[in-house]
Parts: sequence; C-alpha cells; structure tokens
Amino acid sequence: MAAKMNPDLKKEREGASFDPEKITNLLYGGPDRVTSKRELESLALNDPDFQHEDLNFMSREQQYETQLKKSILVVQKQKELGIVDQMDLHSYSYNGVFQSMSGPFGLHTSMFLPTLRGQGTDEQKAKWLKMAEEYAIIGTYAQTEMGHGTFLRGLETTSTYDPQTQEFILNTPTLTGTKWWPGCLGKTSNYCVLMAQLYIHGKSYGPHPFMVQIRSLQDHKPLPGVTVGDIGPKFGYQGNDNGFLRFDNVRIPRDNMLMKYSRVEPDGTYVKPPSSKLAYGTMVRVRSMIVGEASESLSKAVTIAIRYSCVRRQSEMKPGHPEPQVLDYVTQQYKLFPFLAAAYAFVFASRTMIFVYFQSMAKISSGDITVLPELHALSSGLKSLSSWVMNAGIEECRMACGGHGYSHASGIPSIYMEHTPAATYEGENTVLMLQTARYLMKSYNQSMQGEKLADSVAYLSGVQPVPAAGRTRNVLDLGVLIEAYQHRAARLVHEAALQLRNERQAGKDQPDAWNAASVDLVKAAKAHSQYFVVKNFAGRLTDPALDSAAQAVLTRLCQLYALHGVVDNSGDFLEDDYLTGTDIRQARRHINALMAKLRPDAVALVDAFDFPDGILNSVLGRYDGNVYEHLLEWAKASPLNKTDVHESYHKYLKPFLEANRAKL
Ligand SMILES: CCCCCCCCCCC/C=C/C(=O)SCCNC(=O)CCNC(=O)[C@H](O)C(C)(C)COP(=O)(O)OP(=O)(O)OC[C@H]1O[C@@H](n2cnc3c(N)ncnc32)[C@H](O)[C@@H]1OP(=O)(O)O
Ligand SMILES: Cc1cc2nc3c(=O)[nH]c(=O)nc-3n(C[C@H](O)[C@H](O)[C@H](O)COP(=O)(O)OP(=O)(O)OC[C@H]3O[C@@H](n4cnc5c(N)ncnc54)[C@H](O)[C@@H]3O)c2cc1C
Repeated sequence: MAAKMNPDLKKEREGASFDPEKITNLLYGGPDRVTSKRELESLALNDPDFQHEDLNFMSREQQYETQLKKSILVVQKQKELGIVDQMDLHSYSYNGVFQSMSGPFGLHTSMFLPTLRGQGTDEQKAKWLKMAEEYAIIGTYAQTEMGHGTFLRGLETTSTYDPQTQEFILNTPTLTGTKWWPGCLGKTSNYCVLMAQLYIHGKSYGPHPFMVQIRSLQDHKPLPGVTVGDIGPKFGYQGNDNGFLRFDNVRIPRDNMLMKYSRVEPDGTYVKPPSSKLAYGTMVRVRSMIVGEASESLSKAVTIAIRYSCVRRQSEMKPGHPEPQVLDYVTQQYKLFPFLAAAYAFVFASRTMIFVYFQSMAKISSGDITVLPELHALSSGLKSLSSWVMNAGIEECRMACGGHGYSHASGIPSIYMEHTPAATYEGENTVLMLQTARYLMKSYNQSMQGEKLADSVAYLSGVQPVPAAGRTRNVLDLGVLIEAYQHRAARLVHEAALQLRNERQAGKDQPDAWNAASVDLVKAAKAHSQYFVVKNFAGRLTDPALDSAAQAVLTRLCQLYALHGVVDNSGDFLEDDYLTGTDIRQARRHINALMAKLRPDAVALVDAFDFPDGILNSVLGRYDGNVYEHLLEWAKASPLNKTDVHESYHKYLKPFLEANRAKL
C-alpha cells in the first residue's frame, strides 16, 4: 500500500500555481528526455545488485569496496542496456547508482578517457583507447604534486628523453614532487596520464602528458620503480582512493608521450604545439562540467531543506494558534529562496556552458584556436562562482534544517562533503577567478585600442552611463537589472585596470602590481560571471517549453536571483551612484514581495528538479514528507544499535561503573 503523503506537503502541491512537469521538461530537454531519465534512474535504484547498507554506516574500506563493486557492475550493465549517451549515463550511473558520490572509476571516465581522446594521436588512440573504453586498463589523471597543484609550471616530476633508446625516463626528484591527490590512483588504477616536465638534451619544455603504466596487469603490484598508495581519509570522497605516486628511473617508450599537439621526434627534436595551453584541455572540459555538478548539488540541498521546512512546525507565531510550518517564517524564506533561485540560475548557466564548450571544441578541432582564451575565461569564472555559491548554499540549507540538518539522515552533510572540493579541484577558485580577470584585463585593453571583442566581453567596449540624478527606475524590471549588472561588471573591470595602472605608475613591476590589485581583480571577475548568469537566466524565460504559469514563476525566481545579488553587493551598485539608496530600498521591498509570491510555489519548484527519493537519499527531504517515523527507523539501523548492550560496555564501561560503585 502506498504510504500516505504528509498533509502539509500534499497541501503545498495542491496549492501550486503551475505544473512542475513543464519546468522539469525545460530543465532536461523535453518530455522524451524526462521519460528516459526517469526510466534509467528507476532501473538503477530498483536493481537489487546496487542495494547496500547506508554508506554513512560503513568504514572507509567498506565504502571503497562497495563503490568498486558497483562501479564494475555499472560497466557491465551499461553495456547490456546499451547506454551510450552521456545524459543517459548521468541518470543511470552518476545519479541512479551512485547518488553523485564518488567512486573508484570516476577519474577514468572524467579525465583519463577524455585526455586520451583529446591529446592522443590517431595511432595512440588506436593503441590504448579501446582498451581503456573496454576497461581492460583503468587510468587516472596524475598532475597535482604534494608541493604544487596550482602552479603547473612548478611541477617537479621529470620526463627526460633518451634519444639512444628512444625512451623517456620518469623521476620524482624530491619529496614535494610526489604526485598527491589524483583520484582513483591509490588502489584502483593500473595506468595514468602523467603530467611531467619534459626535458630534452638538458632543456626544459614545460609540463606534458604521458601515458604511463603503474601496476602489473597480472597481479596489480606496482611496477618496478613505481611507489603508489592511498593518501588516507579525507573530509569526504571516502569511496575514492585519491593517491600518491613516485617514480624512480622508470622508462617508457617515446610514443607514450601524448602527441596530438606537441611532439618529440626520435632524434629528440621538439615540435611545438599551436598553443601550449592545449595540453590543459581536459581541465577546461571538467571545469565546464563542474558548473553542472554545482547546480545539481545545490538543487538537491534546497529540495531537502524546502520540503522539510514545510513539514517542520515550530514555535508559536500567534498565541493559541497551531505551530506554523517553518517555511512561513520570512527569515526562513530569506535563507532558502535566494539559493533556490541560484540553483535554477546555475542549472541554466551549466547548460549554456556545456553548449559553449562543445561549440568551441568543434572550432578548435578544425584548427581555430582563437576561441581558447574566451572558453578558458568563461569556464574558469563559472566553475568558481557556481561552486562557491553551491558551498554557501548547501551549508545554509543544513542550518535551515536545525539540528536534524546535522545528522547524516538529512543527506545534506554527504552532499556537502562530496561536492565542497569542487571549489578546490580542477583549479582553486581564487586562482581561476584571477585567470578570468587576466582575460578581462586583456579585453579591456583591446577595447581601449578600438579592437573588436569576443561576444562574452563585448559589453566592455560600451559602458552603460550613470543615469542622471533624480531619475526613477523600476528595479523589478529584468532589463533594468541586466543593465545594472552589466554596468557594475564593466565599472569594476575598468577600476581594476586603473588600479593596475596606478600600481605600475607607482613603481611596482607587473607581478607586484597584479598582486596588489588582485582583490579587485577577483571582484571584477566575479561581477563579470554574475552578469553572465543573470543575463543567461533571463534569456531562458521565453523558452517555448514554458506555459504562462511556469514562465511567471520562473520570472519571479530570476528577479529574486538578480535582486538578491544587488542587495548582497549593494556597495558595488551604489559606489558610482548607478543605483541609488532608493533603488536598493526598493530592491529589498521587491525581494520580500517576491518571496511572498513564491512561497506557495516553493515545493512545486523543488519537485520540478525531479530527484526521486533514492537519489536524494534524505530522510528530511522525502517526497511523501513522512520524516519523523523514518528518522527513528534510520537511527535504529545504525551499527551502534545492532545490540541493546554494546560490547564496549563489557570491555570498558562495566568495569568502570563497577569500580566506582565499589568505592561508595
Ligand atoms: C554533473 C557533472 C559532474 C561532473 C563531475 C566532475 C568531477 C570531477 C572530478 C575532478 C577531480 C579533480 C581533478 C583535478 O583536480 S586535476 C588537477 C587540476 N589542476 C588544476 O586545475 C591546476 C590549476 N592551474 C592551472 O590551470 C594553471 O597552472 C594556471 C591557469 C593557474 C596558470 O597557468 P600557467 O602558469 O601555465 O600559465 P600562465 O599563468 O603563465 O598563463 C599563460 C597564459 O595561458 C592562459 N591559460 C592558462 N591555462 C589555460 C587553459 N587551460 N586554457 C587556455 N588558456 C590558458 C593564461 O590565462 C595565460 O594567458 P595570457 O598570457 O593570455 O594572459
Ligand atoms: C577531492 C580532490 C580530488 C582531486 N583530484 C585530483 C586529480 O584527480 N588529479 C590531480 O592531479 N589533482 C587532483 N586534486 C588536486 C587539485 O587539483 C588541487 O588541490 C588544486 O588544483 C589546488 O591546488 P593546490 O592544492 O596546490 O592549492 P594551492 O595553490 O596551494 O592553494 C592554497 C591557497 O593559495 C592560494 N593561491 C595559490 N596560488 C595563488 C595565486 N597565483 N594567486 C593567488 N592565490 C593563490 C589559493 O587561492 C589558496 O587559497 C584533487 C583535489 C581534491 C581536494
């Protein structure tokens, strides 16, 4: 018999002003896509082979083993089911089987295979790609070292070409040169793409990718000269064996250097790539994907917090009246609704980012590498902004669930632990924002010289003027808001450029001037990324998949996202009087009014994300809202409750208590 729905959640759903299915269809690309998404998720969630005890109740070793077993089954089943499309795989494997928790094959699919595909020559692909695609070998992406992650040019692992034998000799010359962090390296991978400093005839040519076997294909033991292992427990990522790796005079053949873009000829002649940054292509790809990871993780956390906030009743708003749902407190709405709006904003930004990525890659493949700087700047900015907002949002959602948010039963700690490193991996966020800023400074200087700018920065050529004093403006109007964001970004870019110039004029060299201006440079890059996100969100509101009710509710969310950003960063908008104190006051009033209008639609808006219970993995965020009975059930399953009296009682507590009693 189907469980009865919690009456509060039932009422919420009945009271919504729109049909969530319309938005679900927009988010996933149409009804057919939604149907296949649901079928694949449900196939994975209901497959007895993928059932196991809650990961939170397991030791790290058990978690690794469980995720490894499932990873192998996924590969087999994916083949049987004929799943090849990336979105289908995302639904079946990433969400359905793994509930977005990392596993021991994660780096094989996210970085090892894409690097082989993107950096290998046709001959190299013929040699390794099939083996890798068929999981005859398993690999990772070994770049970061104990001493250097950010500064790629500072990597210490060397790959020295020996023309006599036509081999590269791999070495880890120092402790800090030990590869440290690569996912799935410690225990799982038998191959890796190794980023190492290329040396030929004593000359350094910078980091290059090499295909390296690290473990025996017979007994999985590390090959001679290779030291490899797991780096130990972490904040999260427990199912992943992030590892360390050292080389002592390990020789690999010349054609193990991935040579699509740069080459080493048998005699040691180095052939330069069209751009040295093409070797960093896999990172750009994953950064583009991380915008999706961030939006999805934030969407899950707000789904849990908003549903629970409708089930949870607390305090007396009016004496003698029933306790209200905590979502009726406007402060609770103010915690959650801006992040609900941000989740939508980033889902749409992630779709655009992926589109831009593939469009740019098509151009790069046909030899046009001019698009690379814009792609690098956009993906760096959006990856950083989205993962920062995701982190702040998930933590806010946890606190908004009160004490129960702190329990693993809520599902929120796992989401946080698993996805918070997105602010660090694939390029630390501040560092990447500074990359975006570098591009903005270059573009700004080009615009000063009257050069034509790329689309995403074209606005830098024509800054919106500050309107005349005393004017009135409707700050609820999305056109007005977009112009305000554009003006703010252009102004902050302009000011950062001025600051750089002033620092230079005061006698600093370029690196010192850059460092001195870096807080403002990051601010400018953030403002540029936020402008992109607001404009992109507004651009989705006219999608024909939406009927007028769905369009109206998404418009409110978009307004809320933009207005909340204005109020949160009011100084930026006020500094040059582009917005006035009255505008900011109005913005705050509009936010309150929007939240009141969004309140009846909040549950339908999170339902539209379409996460089934098995994927949310949260007692608090259950679709049926039956939170309390399942909290007790979940706690009873805790390993500490397997017996009424725990064995530690006999070992420690009993003698302690007895001794104390005997003293009385
Ligand atoms: C729902 C979907 C789920 C998806 C889930 C994804 C899960 C992923 C799991 C991820 C696991 C994690 C993996 C990793 O972390 S791998 C290691 C990643 N490491 C990094 O990202 C290192 C960061 N550092 C760098 O990228 C660079 O060193 C840095 C950009 C910081 C500096 O580069 P470098 O010192 O070499 O260069 P310069 O500063 O001198 O710059 C030279 C010019 O080149 C431009 N540049 C730099 N990088 C790129 C690039 N990638 N593409 C294009 N252009 C680039 C740079 O801006 C300079 O330009 P200008 O000279 O024109 O100013
Ligand atoms: C869960 C997880 C998985 C990972 N998986 C992999 C993997 O599969 N393969 C792999 O190769 N690596 C992996 N990494 C490593 C990851 O890519 C690096 O940790 C990341 O790139 C950051 O580099 P770092 O650790 O050197 O940070 P650091 O650069 O040491 O950062 C420390 C601080 O210094 C600041 N800083 C550094 N440089 C600058 C600068 N130029 N300007 C201003 N501030 C600066 C940063 O902003 C930060 O605040 C993983 C990391 C984690 C946490």
